[in-house]
Amino acid sequence: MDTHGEVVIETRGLAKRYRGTPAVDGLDLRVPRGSVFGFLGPNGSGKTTTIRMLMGLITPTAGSARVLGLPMPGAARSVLPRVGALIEGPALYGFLSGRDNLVRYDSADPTADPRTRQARVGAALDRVGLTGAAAKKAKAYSLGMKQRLGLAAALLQPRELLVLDEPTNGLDPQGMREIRALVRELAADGTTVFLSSHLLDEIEQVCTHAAVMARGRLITQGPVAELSTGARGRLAVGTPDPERAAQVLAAHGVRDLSTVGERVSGALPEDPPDLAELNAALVAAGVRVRAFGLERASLEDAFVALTGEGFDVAG
Ligand SMILES: Nc1ncnc2c1ncn2[C@@H]1O[C@H](COP(=O)(O)OP(=O)(O)OP(=O)(O)O)[C@@H](O)[C@H]1O
Repeated sequence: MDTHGEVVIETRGLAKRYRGTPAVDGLDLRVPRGSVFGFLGPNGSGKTTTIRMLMGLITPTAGSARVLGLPMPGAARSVLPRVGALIEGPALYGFLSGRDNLVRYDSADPTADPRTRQARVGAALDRVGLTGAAAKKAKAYSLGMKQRLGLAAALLQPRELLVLDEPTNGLDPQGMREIRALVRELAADGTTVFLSSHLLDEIEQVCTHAAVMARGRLITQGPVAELSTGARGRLAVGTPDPERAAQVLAAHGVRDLSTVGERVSGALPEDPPDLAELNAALVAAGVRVRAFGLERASLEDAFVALTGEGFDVAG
């Protein structure tokens, strides 16, 4: 479907082993241009290792990676200036103001014209909503403000691709919302954003596409909407007669039933019964139905269906 030019990241059989133990194993990743691409996986599933290979920070044990059409790490010198990256928290000088931190970053870029530096720094601060706090020392910034300042540094130059490693990690809900809103805005401006996360709901909220990793391997990738439709939704019935309801549902092929208080839910079979008839059957059996409906399958359901494991977000 995608022609080569529309793919901004492409890996083939990409692998990294540490002392023989695979951290990333045979990864074939395709990130379409213009997507907000979520790289999802529990902690330790190989996300950071992959990002480090994509950015040319470490060499793969096997396989290859192309970023913006060019091989990495070979073409790092021409690729990296076109990519804004925020990996493992930004390196900031606490004793400098937010603005002066950006001036330092900009001065370190040999292609950046010093005459237009203040304008670039001002625009970047504005982009991330830090103009009002620009004169404050970075050490006085909240974690969310530090992340935004790191993003501003990545945005000093126009970028085709932004690579963000766990950009909301450690942030409070407000900080998370700010970063997510910023990611959406950047994407709306046409920048492809590749972001890693161990938070399923974050990927569902901000990403158009996702790849799911587990134990160093790619489980699936594609548009977020398609990934979750792969897993069937669950039927949920609210009733003061949960036992009776469970019996009727089981008799109609509903599997994996669970009852919590006055709520019975279960998975519909391959060949689902007509829902109106199922509802009527419940009522006919004397079940008082308060609520009846299908719950949309989430990416979490898809993950569980694909890996047979729960999505462990601990740690
Ligand atoms: N430099 C290293 N030396 C040895 N093992 C490593 C090294 N870097 C990563 N690993 C191992 O590789 C595996 C994948 O780690 P990686 O950091 O890529 O996962 P991750 O999905 O990014 O998780 P996290 O969100 O915790 O960083 C882990 O088992 C980790 O312990």
